[in-house]
Amino acid sequence: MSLYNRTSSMPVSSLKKAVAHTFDAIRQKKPIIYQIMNNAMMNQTGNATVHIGAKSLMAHAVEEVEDMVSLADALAIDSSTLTGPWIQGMQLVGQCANDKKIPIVFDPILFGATTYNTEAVLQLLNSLDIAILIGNSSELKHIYNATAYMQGAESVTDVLDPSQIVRQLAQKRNGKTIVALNGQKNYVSDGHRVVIIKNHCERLNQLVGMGCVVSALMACFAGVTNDYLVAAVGGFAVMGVCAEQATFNASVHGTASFQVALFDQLSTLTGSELESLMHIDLIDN
Ligand SMILES: Nc1ncnc2c1ncn2[C@@H]1O[C@H](COP(=O)(O)OP(=O)(O)OP(=O)(O)O)[C@@H](O)[C@H]1O
Ligand SMILES: Cc1ncsc1CCO
Repeated sequence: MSLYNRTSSMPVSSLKKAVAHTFDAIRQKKPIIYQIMNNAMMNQTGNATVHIGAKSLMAHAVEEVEDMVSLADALAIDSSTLTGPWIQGMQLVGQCANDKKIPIVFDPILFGATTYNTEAVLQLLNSLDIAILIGNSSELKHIYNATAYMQGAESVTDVLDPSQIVRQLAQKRNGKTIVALNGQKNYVSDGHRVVIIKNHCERLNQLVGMGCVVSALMACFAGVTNDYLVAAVGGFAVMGVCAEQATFNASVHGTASFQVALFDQLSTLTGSELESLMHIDLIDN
């Protein structure tokens, strides 16, 4: 049985409407998003959360994560700037979230880069139900291969099609996890359907940690819907649309002012603007 409610087979226009409607619900319901983010990006992920109308909660001590997660509507965790207690806190918060049916968005940042990171991420992936797994192509390919290695299956290194990576990885998670791939185009799959989110802006590549911000945005959506495909598409769409719109801002003179304009867009975007500006394709198998 899947953890999330699958949006029944729907045309692109209905998916856009569902994303826009869910975005408006964030501003109305103000879900509480508990984030254990790397300490390079806490400020930006917390602010992005608040700008789109949700509430942000952050705490890392193993002694308090259990109390904190009880307050939350969704959880966003990632795997960079790890320490021993940090990993212990994430493991505990993840188990509590699963017990309380609070959705988890997980960004396995740097997976495959060090043995320490790889072991920590595998432990989290193997022990927790993850609603949305979001990563870049390196992270997701390494996860696919690590899972393949453990299951004695073939490697994915020669599978270059991003839509296959997200679909196959979602299938490996037995339909319990929506898999989302960051890049110039963004891909989301539930193991059957693949959604391609095409809104993007080259300047995003010059800012650190925008994937972390996208994962916080996805958690905001997951805090108000249990259709996690819609939540994952929504996070990418909000980032892509706001980045595109920020480039039209006359006060943008470089990357730093672009970031300010991007965060301004997050605070002013409406559901109807999101619906009309989002550019997505759907492959339904
Ligand atoms: N070449 C690109 N052109 C345009 N947009 C991009 C490009 N690469 C990434 N993006 C956008 O930047 C955002 C973050 O993606 P990125 O690939 O930087 O994630 P990441 O490497 O996982 O980030 P993080 O460092 O936070 O883990 C996404 O919304 C994505 O669409
Ligand atoms: C820039 C940076 N350094 C450590 S984590 C992080 C953000 C996610 O890549």
